[in-house]
Amino acid sequence: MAPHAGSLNAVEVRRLTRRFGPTTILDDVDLDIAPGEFIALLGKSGSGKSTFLRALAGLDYEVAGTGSLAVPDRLSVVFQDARLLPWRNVIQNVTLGLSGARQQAGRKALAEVGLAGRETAWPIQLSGGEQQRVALARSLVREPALLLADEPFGALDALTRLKMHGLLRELCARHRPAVLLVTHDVDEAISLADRILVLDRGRFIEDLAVDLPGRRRHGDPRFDAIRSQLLSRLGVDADERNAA
Ligand SMILES: Nc1ncnc2c1ncn2[C@@H]1O[C@H](COP(=O)(O)OP(=O)(O)OP(=O)(O)O)[C@@H](O)[C@H]1O
Repeated sequence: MAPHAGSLNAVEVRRLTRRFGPTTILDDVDLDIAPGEFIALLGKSGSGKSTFLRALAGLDYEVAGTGSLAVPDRLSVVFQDARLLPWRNVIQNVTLGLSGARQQAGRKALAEVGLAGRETAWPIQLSGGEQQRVALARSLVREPALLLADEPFGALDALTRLKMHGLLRELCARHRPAVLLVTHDVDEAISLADRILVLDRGRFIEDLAVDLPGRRRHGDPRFDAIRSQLLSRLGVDADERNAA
C-alpha cells in the first residue's frame, strides 16, 4: 500500500480487490478523488460501501497487496455513532492527542459546529445530533485533506439530519477537504455531492457528476431526473420511484 506521493489527486485507488471467503466484495476497483471534491457513495445494503471506506481509512489490513491505494496522511473518519470517549468532556474529546498549542483550535472547531460554550459538557449530556457535531469538530481540528464519513447522519431524525447537511456543506466550503460520504439516502447524496458513485456487485456501476448550482431540492426537474436515474441504478422500479 503506497503512501500518498505528491499526486494531483487527493485519493488514487487502483485495482483494489477485497474478498470475504469466496465472495468478492470489491472487484478491481479504480477511483480518483480530486482535492476538495465531494463524493457520495450509494449502493444497496451489503454492496461493500463500508468495506471500501474502511480500506481508504487504513482500517482493513487485508486489502494490502491487492492493488494500490494512495490517500493523504491527514485523513479523518466519522461514523454513524459519534464514538466519543464518555470519560472525557467535549473539548477533551475534540483535542485528544493534540499538542497544547492546538487547544485553541479545538475551541474554534467547536464554535464552527455551533457548540461554543459546551466545552466542559460530558458526552452523555448531549443529544445525538450534538454528539455528531462534536465528532465533526474532532475531525475538522485535524484539518483533514480527506474526510471519510460512513452514514454520519443515519441515526439522526429527519430535521436534525437536514440541519447537519447545511452544516457539513458550510464546513466543506470553508475547509475544502476531499470527502467520501457513504449513505443510503439518495436525496442526501444529491444535496451534498459533486459526484455520486453507485457500487454494485463489486464495481462502480454509476459515476454521475451533480452539476446543480444553487439550492438543490425536490421539484427541480434536474434534481428529480438525477434522483430517478440513481433510484433506477439501485434497482428501484418506476412505480416505486414515483412513490418514493
Ligand atoms: N469482516 C467481514 N467478514 C466477512 N464478511 C464481511 C466482513 N465485513 C463485511 N462483510 C460482508 O461484506 C459485504 C459488504 O459489507 P459492507 O458493510 O461493506 O456493506 P455496505 O454496503 O456498507 O452495507 P450497509 O449499507 O448495509 O451498511 C456484506 O455482505 C458483509 O456481510
